[in-house]
Amino acid sequence: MTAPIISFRGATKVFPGRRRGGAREVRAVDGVTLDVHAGEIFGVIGYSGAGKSTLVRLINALETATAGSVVVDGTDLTGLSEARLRPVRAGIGMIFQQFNLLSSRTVAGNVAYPLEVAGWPRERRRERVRELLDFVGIGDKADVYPSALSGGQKQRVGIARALATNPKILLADEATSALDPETTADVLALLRRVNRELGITVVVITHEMDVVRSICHRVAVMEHGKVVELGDAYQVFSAPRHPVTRRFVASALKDRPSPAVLARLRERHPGRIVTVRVDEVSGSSAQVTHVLREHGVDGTIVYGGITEVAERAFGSLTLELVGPDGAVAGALAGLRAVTDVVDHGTAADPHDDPSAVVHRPANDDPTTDDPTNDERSSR
Ligand SMILES: Nc1ncnc2c1ncn2[C@@H]1O[C@H](COP(=O)(O)OP(=O)(O)OP(=O)(O)O)[C@@H](O)[C@H]1O
Repeated sequence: MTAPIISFRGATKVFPGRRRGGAREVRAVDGVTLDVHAGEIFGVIGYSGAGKSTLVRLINALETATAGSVVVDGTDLTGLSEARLRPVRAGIGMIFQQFNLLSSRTVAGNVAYPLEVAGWPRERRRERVRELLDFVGIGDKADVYPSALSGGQKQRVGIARALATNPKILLADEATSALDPETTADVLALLRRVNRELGITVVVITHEMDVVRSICHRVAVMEHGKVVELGDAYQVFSAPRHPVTRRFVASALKDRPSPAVLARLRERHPGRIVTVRVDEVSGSSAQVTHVLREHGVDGTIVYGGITEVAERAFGSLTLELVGPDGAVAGALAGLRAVTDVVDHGTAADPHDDPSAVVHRPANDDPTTDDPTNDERSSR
């Protein structure tokens, strides 16, 4: 991986209490040390109030650290004057949940705004705006006012405006949180193009693990101002360590049957029910099929979900295994040799599923589980 373009070292932001002589100070960011590498899409995830926005606002010096340091593209922001911060900010674009467009300007006028501020001559501005609108896919909307645009189109304008002055870094603060799932997917695909085709480092703040799943290379999980987990997105999904991370992962991967779903599966499927992990390294569905065939066991998929994490296959399949006892035991051993297996037993001899407890969000009531979730009655 390349050199860091953003480095936090013990970065801390303490806000004084809001009420005079009253409320206690808030440690919004508390001793964060991490690097964002040039050219990556880096996710910052956490629940409301975890400190994500403040951390990201330290990058473009909308906030200044009260302790520790923040270095952006080789410049230590600590103690810099407004005049010295200006060129650093110019190298950073930002997009927002509520788009923050100027309603009195057309789409082209919004995108041209940072170019006017930066003193670009009219002809070059016009050319650049056209190029940007084409890049984000709304070349035909140049003369339209923001009020006539859909949410997805508004965010495209936001992205075009943020890219206008060729920043090296794009900060996306909950950029898809106000959008429906389909539009979210389109905007995320555009952010991926921004990263790949323009080589821009993207820092994405989100409270949705699905956003991390679909575009982030690495992710930091925040709680109470601290980074509680940090790593490669794929690794974090496949082996989450911190309870907060586990809750986020469970919210994005609904691939394992909950106890309530399992009880219903057992009513319909008397055979041995097992959940096998499927990923790129272990337990591809071809491997699973091969093991079952080798042992003369029938395997019917009764539940599951395989999705992509950081563009790599990941998930699990729950199968009903049917065959003579010895053959099923052999198949189970064969599956264990190639991947992680949870043996749920049979309807007559059910086993507890420890992973169902581990992966379940703490406040999720198993009795309210949605039975339609990807559940397949395949018989
Ligand atoms: N200007 C401020 N003055 C005082 N406290 C603040 C200020 N900005 C943020 N905070 C507090 O700092 C903490 C972290 O806020 P921050 O907005 O960074 O969290 P977040 O993870 O981005 O949450 P959200 O998703 O709700 O924006 C919160 O307790 C918040 O109330």
